[in-house]
Formats: sequence, C-alpha cells, structure tokens
Amino acid sequence: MVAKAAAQHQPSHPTHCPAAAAAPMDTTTGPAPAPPVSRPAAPPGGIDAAGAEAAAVCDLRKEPKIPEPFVWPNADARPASADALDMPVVDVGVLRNGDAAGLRRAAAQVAAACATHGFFQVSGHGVDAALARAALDGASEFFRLPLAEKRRARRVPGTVSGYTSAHADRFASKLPWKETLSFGFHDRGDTPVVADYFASTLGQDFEPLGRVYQKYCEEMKELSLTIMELLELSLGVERGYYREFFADSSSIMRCNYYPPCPEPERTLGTGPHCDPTALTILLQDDVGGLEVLVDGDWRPVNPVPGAMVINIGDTFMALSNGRYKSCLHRAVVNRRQERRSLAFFLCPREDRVVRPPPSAATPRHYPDFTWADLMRFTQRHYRADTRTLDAFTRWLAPPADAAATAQQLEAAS
Ligand SMILES: C=C1C[C@]23C[C@H]1CC[C@H]2[C@]1(C)CCC[C@@](C)(C(=O)O)[C@H]1[C@@H]3C(=O)O
Ligand SMILES: O=C(O)CCC(=O)C(=O)O
Ligand SMILES: [Fe+2]
Repeated sequence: MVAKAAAQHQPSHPTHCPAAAAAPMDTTTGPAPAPPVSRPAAPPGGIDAAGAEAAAVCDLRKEPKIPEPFVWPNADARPASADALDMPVVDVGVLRNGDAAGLRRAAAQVAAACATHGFFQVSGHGVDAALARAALDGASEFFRLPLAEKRRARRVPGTVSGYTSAHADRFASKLPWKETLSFGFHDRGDTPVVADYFASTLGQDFEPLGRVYQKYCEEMKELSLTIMELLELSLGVERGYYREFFADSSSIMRCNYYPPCPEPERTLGTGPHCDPTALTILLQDDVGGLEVLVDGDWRPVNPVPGAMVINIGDTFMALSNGRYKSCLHRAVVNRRQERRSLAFFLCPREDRVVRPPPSAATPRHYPDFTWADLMRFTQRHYRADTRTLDAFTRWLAPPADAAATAQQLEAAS
C-alpha cells in the first residue's frame, strides 16, 4: 500500500482567481516559499517510491476505501457548488475565412473570458475528428497495459516526461487519482520527436501510436499559434508578437487517465492549480470532471462534442502583464466511469525571456524569466498549485530584506 507520509504544507487556496488581484510587481513580499517539497524517504518498513508508485492508483480500483495519501483536504475537495460554467465556444475559423464581424465577435468573447476566469472553448479549429478520437483511444490503449509495461516509460526524476501513477514517485500526500503519460514536442528540426519517443521508449509495437501523437501535437501547435493571433487581436497588442514568440516553442503533451474511484468525494483527479505553462488545449472525453473556481464556486466545464477547452496559463498571464488570468481549476473523479483528457501545454522555447510586449509593459507585474527556470521550479522545488507564479517570483529574486539577512548571517558566521 502506498507509504504513509507526513502531510505537506500547501498554502490555502484563495476563493477567487488570484491574478484578478495582481498588483504591480512587488519585490518586498514575504519570505521565499517553503524549501523544496520533495518526497520524504519512505519510512522504515515502508515501501520505496517505486513500490509506492506500483501500489498507487493502478492497483487500488478494487479497494473499497482509498488510502490516506490520496485523501485531500475538504477545502480542495469540496463539491462543485454551482451550475456549469457558461463559457463561450469561440469559432476560431473566422481567423481564416475573412469574416470581419465574426473576428470582432471572437476577439470580444476571448477578451471577456480571459480577463475573468481564463477559460473558453473553441470550434472551427480544423483538428481532424478521426485524429482526435485516435489520440483519446490511444490513451486508453496505453493505460490498459500491465503496470510493468507502463513503467518502461516511467518518468525520469526531475523531468516532466514519462509515465507516472498518482505522482507517487514525487509526492507523499494529496496524491491525485490519476495516471499520466507526458512527453515533449517541438518541430525545430526535421526529427519527429514524439514518434521517436514512443518507438524508443515503448518499442516498435507503439510506432503507430507514436505517429498518431506526432500528428496530433503538430495540429495542436498550429491551433496554438492561431489562438495566439486571436489573443493579440483581443489584447490590441502588436500583431505577430505572440505568434512569433511561440513559433519555435517547446511544448508538453500530457495524457491524463482517471480510473473510477470508490470514494470520489475524498480525493481529486488533479488538484486545484493554475497551469504554469502559457496556453492549454484540452481535449476531454464525454465524461466531464474539469472544474474552474469562479467567485468561490467550483464550476463544471461541460464537454462540448467537437470543441476543445482552452485556458490561459501563468506564463501567458505574465506575457500579458496580468491582463489575462491564469486561474484555479481541478479535475474531479467519479465511481462509475474512467475519464480521459489530453492536455497540450504550449510553452516558449526554453531560453526565451518571458516579457510582455512594449505596449502592455508598464507597470510590470512580473519579472523577466525563462520557461526553463519556471519548469525546473515546478519539477524540482515546488508542487504547482494556485500560487506557483508568486512563489517562483520570490524564489527568483528573494526580497531585499531576506538578502540583507542572509548577508548578516554570513558575516556573523
Ligand atoms: C509544467 C507542468 C507541471 C504540471 C504539468 C505541466 C502543466 C500543469 C502542471 C500540473 C498538472 C498542475 C497540477 C499539479 C501537477 C503536479 C499535476 O497534478 O500533474 C502539475 C504537473 C507536474 O508537475 O507534473
Ligand atoms: O483533466 C482535466 O480535465 C484537467 C487536467 C489539468 O488541469 C492539467 O492536467 O493541468
Ligand atoms: Fe491544468
């Protein structure tokens, strides 16, 4: 069974979108975040990380009760308290068909959504329906494999790529009731990096699935760049600024698999968080489970057949200098049905400096940073939650008084 573990300290979650309260960058905020919260060594007689992972969600579906490490605080797991979020389904086809009125409508829909809860859905995206279905079904095919086969792709510590079960190799409490398979995507060279990842990690039998995800990621990138054009238009910033910023992007593809759960009200498939990345394109199946926190209420995002869910992440919130909001969301699970979702996380090239366009840059709300640094922060030092960007900002540049204290301690020693 998953090793018992000390609870991790996590800040409580504000009841509104934190960015909505974003003030100009304040370098005098409190002390740097808690030190890196990594998985404590398994207790004597406990099982090690690999054992914990093996005993995690894969083998637990048959249990009548969920193990303690999967139990989340009520504040995080409290039930949805309102109707589904009424979010626009924006027809992004208007960016290509010359419909000027349609374009103005789409820009207005996106502006209203992104300046509040940061979520909207898109139709007219041009992603082939058969490809989307193959990508979802391919996820089921992978997650149905025996654990030993899935573990051949297990996550390399300190990176985001690979297979994990409940993140039991990283965390010791508040384990998410999910399995995930993540891999990187970029098209800066001629190599089909996703197809190669599947063939090299899972073997020749998985070449067809690797080609499905290679094609899927290529289409996700193209859709991301189209959405960047719409975001430029809706923000009134220099045309091409965001599209060019992500032309050489490095992104993360994540397949989420949420098994049925015997006690869904006590755990979460994915805990409350803001995506640290720039933009997320989520293809979900028809089960439902994604919820967004809006004015203190968890609001379900109902699946719309053929549409894809888009949300702003921390990196784009910084690129818009806080005008568009990266907001708290989570995924709940249920007793009866498995659920699958495919999240394409658009990220800048690792070394690009994240900085808003000149027209939107004063006063600055966030410091310059690179995605490489923010990604490393989430993979090695801080479990992404609702305060990741604030914690990262403090981690990057501790407030002056903290630096002075460190010098005094240094001098006194
Ligand atoms: C950069 C990333 C870290 C996570 C995957 C991508 C974007 C979303 C992040 C995540 C899903 C936010 C909730 C917590 C998390 C640990 C998870 O539940 O998977 C996050 C991902 C991660 O750190 O692997
Ligand atoms: O599965 C979902 O609906 C949401 C998952 C999510 O928010 C994430 O993986 O970042
Ligand atoms: Fe997310």
